Amino acid sequence: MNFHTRKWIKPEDLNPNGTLFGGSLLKWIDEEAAIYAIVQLDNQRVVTKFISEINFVSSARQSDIIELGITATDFGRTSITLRCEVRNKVTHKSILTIDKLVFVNLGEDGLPAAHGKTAITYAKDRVQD
Ligand SMILES: CC(=O)SCCNC(=O)CCNC(=O)[C@H](O)C(C)(C)COP(=O)(O)OP(=O)(O)OC[C@H]1O[C@@H](n2cnc3c(N)ncnc32)[C@H](O)[C@@H]1OP(=O)(O)O
Repeated sequence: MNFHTRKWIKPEDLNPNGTLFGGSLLKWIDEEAAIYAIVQLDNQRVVTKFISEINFVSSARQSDIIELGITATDFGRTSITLRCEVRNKVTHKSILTIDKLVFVNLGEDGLPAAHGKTAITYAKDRVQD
């Protein structure tokens, strides 16, 4: 799993108890996962279809640096299934896990469309000279 995005926890990200607000974290994850799906499916028209159980494993606090990891676990006909883990960048302590985030590839008509992808591609394979 690659941990691309790092976040520095700031006062506006906290809940009234002084720990990272779950809603802020879920917003970051949805965007990170959508970008991952867009890149893997090579299509800007993808939507979040389904998110499985969210396990808030431990809290993060102000000034912590966290990192968001996403990987593809399954390529369907029109969908892609991702797994997510968020951890503390320094200690690697797990903060959150989501086993399944399903994104659907849409055509120009806004309906599910076959994406034709079957495996993860990497930046070095995608970047053209
Ligand atoms: C990044 C964002 O924030 S996007 C904003 C939030 N998301 C949205 O607004 C999406 C709203 N939902 C929709 O528009 C519709 O549900 C659509 C277009 C995504 C899908 O419509 P559906 O009628 O469910 O399509 P369909 O039945 O053909 O399923 C499409 C794919 O999703 C999969 N799927 C459908 N329901 C589920 C589910 N509950 N769990 C997991 N996968 C599912 C199907 O298996 C299929 O995948 P496959 O082709 O790889 O086998």
